[in-house]
Amino acid sequence: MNLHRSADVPPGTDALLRTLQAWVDAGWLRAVDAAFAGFLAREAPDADAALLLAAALASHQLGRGHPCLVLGAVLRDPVGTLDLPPEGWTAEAAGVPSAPEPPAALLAGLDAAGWASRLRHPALVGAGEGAGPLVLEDGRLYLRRYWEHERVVRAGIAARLDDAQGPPAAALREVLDALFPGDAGPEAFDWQKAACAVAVRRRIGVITGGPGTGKTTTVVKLLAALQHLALGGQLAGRAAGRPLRIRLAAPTGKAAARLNESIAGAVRSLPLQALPEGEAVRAAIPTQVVTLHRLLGSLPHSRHFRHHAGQPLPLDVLVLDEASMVDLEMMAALLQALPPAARLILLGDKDQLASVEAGAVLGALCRRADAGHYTPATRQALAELTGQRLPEEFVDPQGLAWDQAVVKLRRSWRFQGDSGIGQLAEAVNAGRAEALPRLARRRLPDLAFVWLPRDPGALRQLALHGTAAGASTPDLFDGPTGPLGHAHYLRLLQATQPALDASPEALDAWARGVLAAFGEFQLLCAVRRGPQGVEQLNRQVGAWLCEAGLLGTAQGWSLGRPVMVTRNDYALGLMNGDVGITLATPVPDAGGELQWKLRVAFAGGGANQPVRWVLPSRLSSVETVFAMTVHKSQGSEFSHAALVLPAQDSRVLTRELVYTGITRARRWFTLVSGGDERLLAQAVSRRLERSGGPLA
Ligand SMILES: Nc1ncnc2c1ncn2[C@@H]1O[C@H](COP(=O)(O)OP(=O)(O)OP(=O)(O)O)[C@@H](O)[C@H]1O
Repeated sequence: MNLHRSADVPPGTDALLRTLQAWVDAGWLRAVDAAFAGFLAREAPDADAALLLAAALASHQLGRGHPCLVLGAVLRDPVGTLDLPPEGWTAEAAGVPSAPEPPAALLAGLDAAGWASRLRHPALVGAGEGAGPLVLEDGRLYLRRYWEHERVVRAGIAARLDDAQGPPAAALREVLDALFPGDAGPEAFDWQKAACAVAVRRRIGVITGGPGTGKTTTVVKLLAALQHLALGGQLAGRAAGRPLRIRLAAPTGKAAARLNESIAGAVRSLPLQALPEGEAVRAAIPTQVVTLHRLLGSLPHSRHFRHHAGQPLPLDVLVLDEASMVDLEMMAALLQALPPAARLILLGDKDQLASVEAGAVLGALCRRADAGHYTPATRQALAELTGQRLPEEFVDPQGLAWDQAVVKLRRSWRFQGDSGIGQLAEAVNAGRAEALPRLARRRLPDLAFVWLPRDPGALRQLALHGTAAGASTPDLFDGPTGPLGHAHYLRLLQATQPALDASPEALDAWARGVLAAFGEFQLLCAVRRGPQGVEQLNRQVGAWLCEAGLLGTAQGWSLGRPVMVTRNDYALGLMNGDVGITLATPVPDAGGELQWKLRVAFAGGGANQPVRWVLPSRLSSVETVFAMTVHKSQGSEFSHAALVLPAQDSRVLTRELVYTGITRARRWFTLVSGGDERLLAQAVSRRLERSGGPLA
């Protein structure tokens, strides 16, 4: 079947629906994608087959994290844009006799204008506001809901960009000088101070930066500046003495817990001596971080939240950390629930992988952040407010309104110049593939490389003990406290198990210790399937730990099995991505004798929250997590992270993926490659493509 036809030939709707079903049978499309096209065909029997195909493909793209179908991109490169046939697909593995006719064959001969003209249908496709299930705008086909989300996000951001209501310049200058007492020198430009100035003046501010660039430190100073101005009556429309209601949120429980840890320290060390009511300011900065779902008030079995435009959030300032993980739908829900006068501060690393769900909002906002694009007016304002001269290369008279609200922090305070992790992350992020073999050869103390074809035994050693003795770099890590592997938390589990009559507090302390030890090390996988995929690696590591006598069984529940929740469970209060460890608690048997019974321990939300103990049988959606995908690791950090790349190159191996994997490591990073140096170079050269986006 080919959809290219002269305008008077009737469209082959039935044939198309049969083809879509064949794609579903082959595992190319989700059943929902084909069902959507089928539904439209029933609703509008006169719909063109080219429309039904576009609808199914728009739904398919949504499933892959793209909020719309870009017609031109699909026609230019159907296989790459749609991943159809999926990379590595074989009829044999899919259990079908042969490959169905691919989208490329159906689309041959169509051009974007011709396709767009065949998408016109009064009941099904609108050009903007309306009721049809699809929207076509600038050659992009959206499912209406996602078009709405983009509109809400775009409008919500635009409404907050205005800086006319900013606080008086003199008051702002004074507080910024107090919060940034060090004189960086006439040549140096302190981006942290600039970020505070930029974000105080508007109701939206975006602070992006790599690991350890001071996002938390900066946002705490920003909050201090805001509270100081609020208490002093310097914020428009607010009486003096009334502190702002500030809330802190993150997209996942893991990310919230991490910010919880770092924010308290940053608040404690705020330099407030120079402010007359410094301690009142400190006391008015919260340190409790909640998940975005909890903040918005998720309603069980519903996409809706307790807070929305009609029931806005009771707050004046919201800080959202790890904003790169927030998808379009969630960002739209948040912007709708935010009172118009409230400020939104987004923190995140724009270079990380975006949310797997559709729509990378932070990435879109920060697309131009590397080069700044600040207007001369912004430069002037920065000079007045911070006493610093913005270097010429960041000035652009054509800068867009939202460029002015974004600041990229450029200096890592965690990784000093000689840090291997810092250098590797920077080289990968800049796409400097040629620098990687040099870094591998330099034997930096925090970096190790394992090439599996040369050293197949190294993975076992690494997974268990954290080092890969016998690998191409024999003396992998120096220092008395080297990187750990999974054997560490299992030994600690055994060594610190309390007595049968232990108190609940002692059991909680045991669980906290084991959970913390587990967080010392994580294997990260780029792919799910294949010998270096997360599924196989989990089985393999389980088997190795059994052999080593550290785990009872490699399959099913046993003491020490780490699991990750894969679906939100509101009844249990567990969220997708939460990690627990199978431990045991004493339970009386029929005769009243205490016996150990397996329970999975999950860290309670905050530092002092009690551990949650859950019966394994109540956990319906969990998977073993000796290894996790890089996607799932976002928002988490580990003392030692080991990224395992497969033997074969694939489209999913991108610069963003490798960078995200590296930046999960705090102290040690090991790169394990099933292939050779070339594979790594290819991955680093490949960029992640996202279509559409709220600011496209
Ligand atoms: N201007 C600075 N001068 C000195 N040290 C700093 C400065 N900014 C940040 N730091 C230190 O660098 C470390 C990392 O800072 P911070 O936690 O704020 O970074 P981050 O970007 O939030 O990190 P993460 O990647 O964990 O999100 C902290 O120990 C902090 O005290």
